[in-house]
Amino acid sequence: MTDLELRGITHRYGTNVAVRNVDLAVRSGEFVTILGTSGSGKTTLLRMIGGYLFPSEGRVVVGGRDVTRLPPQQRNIGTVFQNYALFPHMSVFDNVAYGLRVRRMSRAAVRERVGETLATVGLTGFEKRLPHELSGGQQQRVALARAISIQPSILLMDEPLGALDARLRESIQLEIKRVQRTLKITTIYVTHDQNEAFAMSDRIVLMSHGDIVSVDTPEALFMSPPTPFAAEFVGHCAVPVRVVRWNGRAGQVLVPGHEVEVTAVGPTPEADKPCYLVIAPDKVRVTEAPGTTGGVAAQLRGRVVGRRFTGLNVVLTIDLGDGGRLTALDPERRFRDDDVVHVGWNGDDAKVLQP
Ligand SMILES: Nc1ncnc2c1ncn2[C@@H]1O[C@H](COP(=O)(O)OP(=O)(O)OP(=O)(O)O)[C@@H](O)[C@H]1O
Repeated sequence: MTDLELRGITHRYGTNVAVRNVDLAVRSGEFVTILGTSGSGKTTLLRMIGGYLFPSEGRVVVGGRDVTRLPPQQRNIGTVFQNYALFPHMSVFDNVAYGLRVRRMSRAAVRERVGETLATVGLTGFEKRLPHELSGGQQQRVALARAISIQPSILLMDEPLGALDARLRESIQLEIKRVQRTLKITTIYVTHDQNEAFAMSDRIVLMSHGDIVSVDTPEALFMSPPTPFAAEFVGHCAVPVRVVRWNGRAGQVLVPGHEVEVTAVGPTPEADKPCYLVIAPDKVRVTEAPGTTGGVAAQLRGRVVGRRFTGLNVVLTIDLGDGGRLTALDPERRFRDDDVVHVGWNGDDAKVLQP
């Protein structure tokens, strides 16, 4: 069942179009993340869903009801903001009870609901504390409790973990997912962090300059990014190339600065648009000398200009000259900065994409 539908939503701040003609349907119980760089329109889109901002054009439909012109309190939507927006002078209990009291719930029912909600987020026993007596992670959980206490039909979260350190972010990501799954609550989550989006979402809406670039599962977005922008955003390399020959779904391209033609797949490129060779870092084979390893010919010469140890792996940045850069993995930790290397890949793994 569709819980939330955006139909042709546009928002302009003066002449600046922040969100352009967005269509989106979100199923009941789904966790959808709006992902994009700073200024791509994520917050503007979320605020229109919540009723904090009205669209210049288009409709917002929640559970079959047109709520486009309704204020937030009439939409049955719970929102968690980045800065938590807790009432500083109110106890944890009162913060969570606030929305219930506004809805004129009886004292006994408020007590029961606040108790249940604090138990859900693991904060039983913290009722009397003030926000400044809590850690950042605990404050975030109070904000979550406050948003879900009203049993909203949709939960909106705008970069809720932005203020937390990396380790805490990961544990609270799991916590939010657990609560969301338990309550089966339709959730729209905003982040600029691709790892966070991958870890939490059923589907990811990727935005750029007010447009939706892609709506897909995390796996599909990572495996088949639709544009060079999407590819780079999820950590692939996008090297500018010139198409030499193309036959239907595959062809030969020339990487600037290299005389060798390499094979790539993809839809037939349009003549008047630039072409990029897109490849995932784990598909790039790196060797010391030209030759063939594992059936893959290492053809292009490059230099290691960056080496990042991530704990589980080593990520290399390899300069191919003339503006071409590849990212590759070096799980055996064989290479160092400034090493001259040769790179190759399986023809099917390299795609030609256009903006
Ligand atoms: N109140 C405003 N008045 C005018 N322009 C605005 C206003 N709020 C946002 N914008 C502009 O609208 C565009 C989208 O902004 P928005 O805050 O939605 O992006 P975002 O993707 O959420 O960015 P961030 O990740 O930095 O929060 C940007 O170009 C921004 O400068």
